[in-house]
Amino acid sequence: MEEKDKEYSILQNFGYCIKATIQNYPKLLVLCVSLIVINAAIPVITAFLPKVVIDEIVNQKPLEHLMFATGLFLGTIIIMTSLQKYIDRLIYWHKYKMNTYFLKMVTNKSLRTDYCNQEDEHFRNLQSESFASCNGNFSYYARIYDTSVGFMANLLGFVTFFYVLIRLNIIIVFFLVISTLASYFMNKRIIKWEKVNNEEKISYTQKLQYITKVSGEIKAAKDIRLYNMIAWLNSVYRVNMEGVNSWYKKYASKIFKVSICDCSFSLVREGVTYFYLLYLVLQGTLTVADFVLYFNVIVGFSAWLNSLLGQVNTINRLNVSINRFRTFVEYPEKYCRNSGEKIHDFLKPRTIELKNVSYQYSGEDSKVIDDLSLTINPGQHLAVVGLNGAGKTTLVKLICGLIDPTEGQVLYDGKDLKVLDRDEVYKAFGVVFQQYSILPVTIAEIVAENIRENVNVDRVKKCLEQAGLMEKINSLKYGLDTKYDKTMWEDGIDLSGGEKQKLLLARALYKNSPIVILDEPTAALDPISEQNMYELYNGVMDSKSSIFISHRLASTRFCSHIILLENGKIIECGTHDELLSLHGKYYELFETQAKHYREKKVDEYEHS
Ligand SMILES: Nc1ncnc2c1ncn2[C@@H]1O[C@H](COP(=O)(O)OP(=O)(O)OP(=O)(O)O)[C@@H](O)[C@H]1O
Repeated sequence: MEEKDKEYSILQNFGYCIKATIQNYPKLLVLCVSLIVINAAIPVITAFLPKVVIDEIVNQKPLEHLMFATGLFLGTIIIMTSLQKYIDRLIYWHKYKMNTYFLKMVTNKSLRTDYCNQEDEHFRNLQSESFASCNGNFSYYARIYDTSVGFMANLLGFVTFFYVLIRLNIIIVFFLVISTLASYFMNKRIIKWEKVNNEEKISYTQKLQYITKVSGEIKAAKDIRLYNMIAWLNSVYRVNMEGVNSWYKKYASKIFKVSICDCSFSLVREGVTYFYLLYLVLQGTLTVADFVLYFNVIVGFSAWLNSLLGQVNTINRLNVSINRFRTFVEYPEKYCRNSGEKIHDFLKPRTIELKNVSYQYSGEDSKVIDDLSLTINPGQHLAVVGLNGAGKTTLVKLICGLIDPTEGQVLYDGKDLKVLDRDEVYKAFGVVFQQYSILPVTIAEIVAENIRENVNVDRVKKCLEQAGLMEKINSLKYGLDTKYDKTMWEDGIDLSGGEKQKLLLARALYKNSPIVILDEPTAALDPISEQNMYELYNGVMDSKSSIFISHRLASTRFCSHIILLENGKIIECGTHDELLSLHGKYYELFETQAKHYREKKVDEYEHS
């Protein structure tokens, strides 16, 4: 079931960020508080400076007095502004450190979460949003500090100016608040328009980004050239560029209209207050110095209020983002990790039993595995065959405990996988999947899945030998220390599909687990390598349990037991000969492949 988004309040999330900052970089918090005081103080001092100067002149104070007062004010402003810039700079890179802290949280969650979460689309969306929310100095998490500093400084400034103005006239304060609110809501219409039309902009920019990315990708380079995709890509680029341009044209026109209204509001606001202040001066109730002070305060008051309202909006948006982030990092884990029962002597093959297991992917309508029961005895070599989409890979994921059945049980020596320590269970399996990932590190590190210092070189060599890749590695200048992936390393290498499969086989052998699972291991292998693989089965793998998935039915012959899957059910099982003698589906599939070879042979013979 989809995990609902957390709904922590703004204060709770604010507390969460403060706590994380105190725990990691308390200096950042001190810097933020200092900046709040400075940011609030500078405009207040600036507003009061002209009043002091005018008062000194009007009251004909000695020149030294005037110079001292002005110097003091200006000096304070200069020191504060310099301090402001300096603290700004310090905050900039401390913020980056906090980003790294949050980024580490996201990475750790992504790496350690139960595999089933990674198959959950909601989780994956939260994951990519969370990565984005703390990546870079303009990310949501970086903006929390800027926004909080801005908000608190604005609040301080607002309260100070409010206190000054209330002594002048409450109606003027009311008028200012109303006119600023009107201006604010006018601006909010742009934000609303942007929000409503954002999907349209994103749909253009996503396509543009995709085309930019694909144009430089080595994976796509062959298809682009062989299928003459340049004209097509160009036309898609042009259409979306036109779309995004027209979007920004509409946006600019909205902004222009709102700016005109905004200016009119400002003119009215400042005009009315200006005339009111002038009236008070003419009446003799306001000195010229106070006139200047109040005028500055009135302009500043609207600016504080406007910024405050804008920051409330930003804080609301940040709160949504932090809630999404916290939903991600607090996403429930279902498997027993560290807490489950330990497996003693995990090098020993065990009995694996699937009892009435069904599996349905979340969001899908039908079961991929349907009420399936199966026992794999220690040392048994099982072959799983079936058409595309029959559920073979899903079955493997269930057996290794990467996913849990939606119904039924997977038992490991009679114990439900759910009660066992999942990380211990994983130690029992050496798996080569059809879809794999190879890290851009050295060959030795890939095989040993460990850093270079911890690699057992002799064992790596032996496994590469068994997988049939040692000759190739020996031919490389740096041998086992050759780095994989040309795109990452200038002196790195790329491997062919079959070589990659051999490398992954070597990795599975190095792990020395009691159960080896190979999903389509011969698909990219040449006939000699394929033969080598079967010999491997008769040798190294003989004492291990194994599951072998293949579409080449002849290759399953060396397995002691074969199951044929269809729509997530076992429809036939037995040895190769038993299944052939049944004259059922297996026989039909085998004959279809065998016929092709027989015809090819006759054909070749006739043409020789
Ligand atoms: N993560 C997923 N979410 C939703 N459906 C999935 C997911 N993975 C696989 N499926 C669906 O489950 C079905 C079985 O997939 P599976 O990969 O187990 O088949 P397979 O027998 O290994 O196929 P192939 O021979 O093509 O490798 C397919 O119809 C596939 O579309």
